Amino acid sequence: MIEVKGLEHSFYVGKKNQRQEVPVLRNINLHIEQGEIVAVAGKSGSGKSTLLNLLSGYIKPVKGEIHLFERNVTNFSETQWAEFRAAHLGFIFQSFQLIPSMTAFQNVELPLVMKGMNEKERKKQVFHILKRVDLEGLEGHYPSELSGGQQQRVSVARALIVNPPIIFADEPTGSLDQETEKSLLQFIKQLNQEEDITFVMITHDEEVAAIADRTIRLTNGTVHAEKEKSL
Ligand SMILES: Nc1ncnc2c1ncn2[C@@H]1O[C@H](COP(=O)(O)OP(=O)(O)OP(=O)(O)O)[C@@H](O)[C@H]1O
Repeated sequence: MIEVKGLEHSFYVGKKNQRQEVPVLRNINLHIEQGEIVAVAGKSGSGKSTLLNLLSGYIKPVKGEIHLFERNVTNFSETQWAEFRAAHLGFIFQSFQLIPSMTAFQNVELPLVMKGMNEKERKKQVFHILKRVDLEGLEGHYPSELSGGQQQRVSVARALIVNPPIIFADEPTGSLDQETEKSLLQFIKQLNQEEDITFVMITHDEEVAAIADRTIRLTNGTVHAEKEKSL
């Protein structure tokens, strides 16, 4: 489902005639099966976000190939990536990234509006998914009128609304208290088991790594060890 071969990435910093190369990732090879939960760990600055940005087409690799659903997406254009992301990928971020001027309902509805779905169907699907994440009755609340955990559940609902087979999450529980984290992780595990959704999650957190099938650890720009979950 996700296949990465010989992936390399560098950033270039500094002024035009003094540009310096900052190598971030080198020789990354990964094979992630449908239905896996994979945690991506590593020190700050080890390239975790860069890897996720490469896998979702927000940046282009200097070298190597990325195949998603057996399609070579490495050289996709911006338009092809935008279509591909809308059809196949969901995102959850530590900072929720909700639109403050929109209600919970409208935030979750947005991907369906972009897909061109009619209003009646949108309404049905948004109410259904908000119920699924336990936010019934809070549809009309703005993000500022919701707790951190509720906001994160709105962002999970927004990721799920288009039924993506892959969800990329960047520190999804980073700003949640322990109890809220636990219930979000249970929900992720449940979605993974019931709907076979593949999760690739950046984390610093042992609790998150504990629900993963395996952990990929980035050290010095490469995958140092892949720790299988001990059963
Ligand atoms: N746009 C950019 N331009 C230049 N350098 C960048 C850019 N984005 C990231 N980097 C550098 O690439 C390296 C990896 O950054 P990245 O954000 O992928 O790390 P990370 O493992 O996600 O870190 P953290 O855990 O702190 O979020 C860092 O040294 C960072 O400074």
